[in-house]
Amino acid sequence: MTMVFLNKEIRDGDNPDLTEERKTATFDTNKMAEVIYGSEKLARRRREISQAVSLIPELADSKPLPFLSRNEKILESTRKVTALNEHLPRLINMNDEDEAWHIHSEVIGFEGNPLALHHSLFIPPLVIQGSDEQHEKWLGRAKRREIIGCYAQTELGHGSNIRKLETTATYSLSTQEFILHTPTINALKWWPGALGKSSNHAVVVASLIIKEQNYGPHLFMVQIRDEQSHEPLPGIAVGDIGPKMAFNGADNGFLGFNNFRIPRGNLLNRHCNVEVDGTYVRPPHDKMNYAGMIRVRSRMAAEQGTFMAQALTIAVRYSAVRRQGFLENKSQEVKVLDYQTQQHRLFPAIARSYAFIFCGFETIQKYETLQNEMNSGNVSLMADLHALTSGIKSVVTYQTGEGIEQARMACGGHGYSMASYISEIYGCAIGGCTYEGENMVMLLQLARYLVKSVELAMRGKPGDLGPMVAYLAYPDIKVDLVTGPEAYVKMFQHISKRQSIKATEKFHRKMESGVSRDEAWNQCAVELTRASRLHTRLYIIETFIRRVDSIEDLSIKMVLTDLMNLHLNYELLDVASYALEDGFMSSTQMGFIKNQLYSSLEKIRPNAVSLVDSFQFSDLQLRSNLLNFLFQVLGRRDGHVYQNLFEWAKSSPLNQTEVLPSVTQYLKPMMEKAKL
Ligand SMILES: CCCCCCCCCCCCCCCC(=O)SCCNC(=O)CCNC(=O)[C@H](O)C(C)(C)COP(=O)(O)OP(=O)(O)OC[C@H]1O[C@@H](n2cnc3c(N)ncnc32)[C@H](O)[C@@H]1OP(=O)(O)O
Ligand SMILES: Cc1cc2nc3c(=O)[nH]c(=O)nc-3n(C[C@H](O)[C@H](O)[C@H](O)COP(=O)(O)OP(=O)(O)OC[C@H]3O[C@@H](n4cnc5c(N)ncnc54)[C@H](O)[C@@H]3O)c2cc1C
Repeated sequence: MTMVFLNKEIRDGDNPDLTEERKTATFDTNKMAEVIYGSEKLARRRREISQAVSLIPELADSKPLPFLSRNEKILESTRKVTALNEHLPRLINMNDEDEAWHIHSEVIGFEGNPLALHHSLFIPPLVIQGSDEQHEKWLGRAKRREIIGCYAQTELGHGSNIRKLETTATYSLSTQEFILHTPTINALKWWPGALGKSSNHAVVVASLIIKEQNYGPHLFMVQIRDEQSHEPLPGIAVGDIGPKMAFNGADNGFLGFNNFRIPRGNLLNRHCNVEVDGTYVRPPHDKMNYAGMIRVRSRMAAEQGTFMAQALTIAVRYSAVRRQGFLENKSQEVKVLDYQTQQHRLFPAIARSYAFIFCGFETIQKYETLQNEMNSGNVSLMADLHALTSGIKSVVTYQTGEGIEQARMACGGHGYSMASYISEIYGCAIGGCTYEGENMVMLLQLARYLVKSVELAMRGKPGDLGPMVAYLAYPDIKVDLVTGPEAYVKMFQHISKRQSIKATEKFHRKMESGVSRDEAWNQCAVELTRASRLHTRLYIIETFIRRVDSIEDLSIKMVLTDLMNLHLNYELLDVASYALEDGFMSSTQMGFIKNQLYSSLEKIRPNAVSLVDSFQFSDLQLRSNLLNFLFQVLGRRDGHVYQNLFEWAKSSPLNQTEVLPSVTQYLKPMMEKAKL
């Protein structure tokens, strides 16, 4: 029997420890899901989609994924994604990217699949950078999946420094074609997802050369394989780059060109062009060709927030059923979730998951505004959003990695087993520290913006500062943290402003002492990245406060206020040394922050399970149980962990036979030999 109590679905037969948690929570998890996902409709659609998927057996994993070889993983992920495509129009709104993302994560999990990049990195640059005529030619075919594509930018020798990409696209005046060429091994494209074995088209980023002049990186539509035979076209070398830390259900690849010709019309030319006579038509912004990267980065906060949320769902549920050790009552061991250290490990990470998701929705909206403006020729918002998303991408991916690793450790030994699924989530999430711009490199991009802003403020032009950095010109007025969130924001503003100013002044001093600009920049780089992190963390805090302020439902607002207070105190404590250093924060205030933090942990404790239940990840999504087949088992909604861990172990291929060849071939002879 299922009893619904504040939408927490307390089912007969669930582990009573989890049932107890669900009963004591103070809020409705469906209402919380509406806040997390943006509306009642969006949250409900997710539940409907999860329910529909669970009823389609062919969308289930046919075997536990960790027991599969790489080839089997790719076969399985391809089977599932093609089966899913058949069902998609019935299951989701095909124009809704969030629904598509959600259903893919249900069916595919974190292992990746050969079509993942087609939708997220092949079609979007075609939309952003392609002209109407080019949309006519390729977009429909791509959307119908008549062709499969990827985004090939990074090379063996260069990823971060796009200006130095070595693949060339030389315009031939005589044939009106571009000749794509890979002049060295280093210039091989390397890493693009789905390139190795699956794609037959690629958006290739190559340096445009016209009459021996290099115009920098540009995007070209390139067919790389025959549409019938799927063999590489003559002049193309392409293959898989081998197993990776994660994403092993996908075929990241390499690609080389030997004077491979494509028509002039294959330069994606919505914003720039090469005329028949070789005249180059400039885009409205120097970095227009990088716009696609801003798009992907703008989506990363929400994505990473949900990655961390999945690991935390597993760890918090498990911590509520895992009993070990004693507190007051010596007749029953306690749930490990009752230990303050366990709470300190998990609850701040829950708060960050919420914060990243809220912040993510704001950045996605900002990107959509930018996209609309760009379509009408206005590129003035690009610099701000590039700076903002560079910082957010870096801070969020790093902290997500930290949070997932804490979730793993919080599960003790079982966290280390692939039965927890946490290692797969971790491998996928921390890829984000590298892809879409290595974190340090991106923090330094934001630092350029901060330094310029400080310089404006120093020159007495605070009016010229954008709203995101206006605080750099605010006066320093001491704050009383007891007064609430605004005081925390002011404290954080002071810290962030001071670090930006200190780093800028150091940079100026270095140059004044005769060090060149680039060298001075490098000598200040650590300080500069610190300024970027602080600025970004401040921004995330502000978005959290804005979101909580906007909530009307009182029970939801109360629990989210607890979570927000935990976040404010945890973040401020983490950076307190910056404010203690100049006496802006007193040691009494430091003690206050710590006490607030500990009391927030206590307040959140009764709601912890429901806070993670509210993300409403299905057991399938967490690879925790599926139909009658047993997969990773630690995050199960019903909390029946131990018997399923035993079933999981029994299903290991190693246990399908009692005596392994490793024993008969090597161990047995060794032992026999030792007896002689
Ligand atoms: C739930 C289960 C699902 C699981 C399922 C898994 C899901 C998870 C999928 C994974 C999928 C992975 C997909 C990865 C896909 C790739 O990784 S694709 C490759 C991405 N590559 C990168 O990001 C490369 C990073 N590098 C860069 O972006 C550029 O080289 C840099 C760092 C921005 C520097 O560029 P540059 O041309 O050298 O420019 P630079 O001289 O530094 O700056 C000049 C000016 O341009 C400005 N500028 C630079 N860039 C921009 C820009 N974009 N816009 C505006 N201005 C800009 C600068 O701010 C600067 O301005 P000023 O300060 O002068 O005013
Ligand atoms: C899972 C995954 C999927 C990917 N998918 C794609 C894809 O679909 N398409 C694609 O084109 N690419 C893809 N990539 C490649 C990815 O975008 C690049 O690896 C990334 O941009 C980093 O570049 P890099 O490898 O050249 O790192 P490097 O720049 O070589 O980084 C190495 C070290 O050097 C440091 N460093 C480099 N430059 C500077 C600097 N200026 N200042 C300070 N420090 C610096 C970095 O901080 C880092 O510590 C993918 C990568 C991964 C891991």
